[in-house]
Amino acid sequence: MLELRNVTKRFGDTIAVNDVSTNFAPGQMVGVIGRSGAGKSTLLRLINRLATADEGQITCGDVNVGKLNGNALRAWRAQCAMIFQQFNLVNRLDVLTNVLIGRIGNARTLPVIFKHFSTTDRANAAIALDRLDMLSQALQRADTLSGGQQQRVAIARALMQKPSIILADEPIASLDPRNARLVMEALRAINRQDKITVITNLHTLDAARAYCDRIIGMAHGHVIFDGTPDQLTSAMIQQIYGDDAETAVDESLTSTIAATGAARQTGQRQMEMAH
Ligand SMILES: Nc1ncnc2c1ncn2[C@@H]1O[C@H](COP(=O)(O)OP(=O)(O)OP(=O)(O)O)[C@@H](O)[C@H]1O
Repeated sequence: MLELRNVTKRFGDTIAVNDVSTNFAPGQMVGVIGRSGAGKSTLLRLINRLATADEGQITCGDVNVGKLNGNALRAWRAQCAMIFQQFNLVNRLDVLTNVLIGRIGNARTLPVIFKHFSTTDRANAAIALDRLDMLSQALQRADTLSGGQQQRVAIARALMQKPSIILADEPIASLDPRNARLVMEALRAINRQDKITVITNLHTLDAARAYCDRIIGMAHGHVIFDGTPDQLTSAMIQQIYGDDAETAVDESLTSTIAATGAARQTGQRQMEMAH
């Protein structure tokens, strides 16, 4: 169980994360929502120790995350793999090598330079790519792929770390509706099949509602909502997003919802024309 107790992170006078206490049971799929600057990215970065809390504790079983360094810190970062909005692939390398990088982490760069990977690693990378429906692109350079394909490669790379937690920081923010849906479905499938905990920041409410079992709403560094999608009322959405509430609800990033909306609009237009 991943536990945060009274966690606070400041940047100068800004309190990015303010006295947050919560926990994540293994295997949950959690969406973190909130307006820009609410503290969502910082929360994820604290868990992964890309940032260190000023106050409070983050623990996972016996691991005291704030106290880790050296190999133990690298092992923790491998255990909670991070996925970013901008994919962070190495453009000039092929897809397979990008995925293999996940296997060795950042600790040893030499095998990457010389592309020394074991047959088992290569087989596992191919299996990971196949799960993400990206095997046929294995030998393509990363920068020849679409954004959605790159994100699926990034997920395959994360899987090579054999993580127990995946932290996804706005994984679909740069994607069109179809690719956003493919990426969210991939994360959901991994969560279900491998029982990997997924904690993902999402800037649209519909994606959080459609794919997550639990939603955490942040505002000004605080967690102000923590519940199921059904428990998220309009009043609470207003509190979480403030003036941005309408945009957050309106933006349909998942194609299912976008398609339903489009179908509804087309149907409405046809009815209007018929009358
Ligand atoms: N490295 C940093 N240095 C200074 N201030 C920072 C840093 N990282 C975050 N902040 C500040 O902390 C606050 C929370 O930022 P954070 O990126 O966590 O919010 P967010 O909810 O993820 O926003 P967005 O959706 O725009 O990414 C913001 O006021 C931000 O400017």
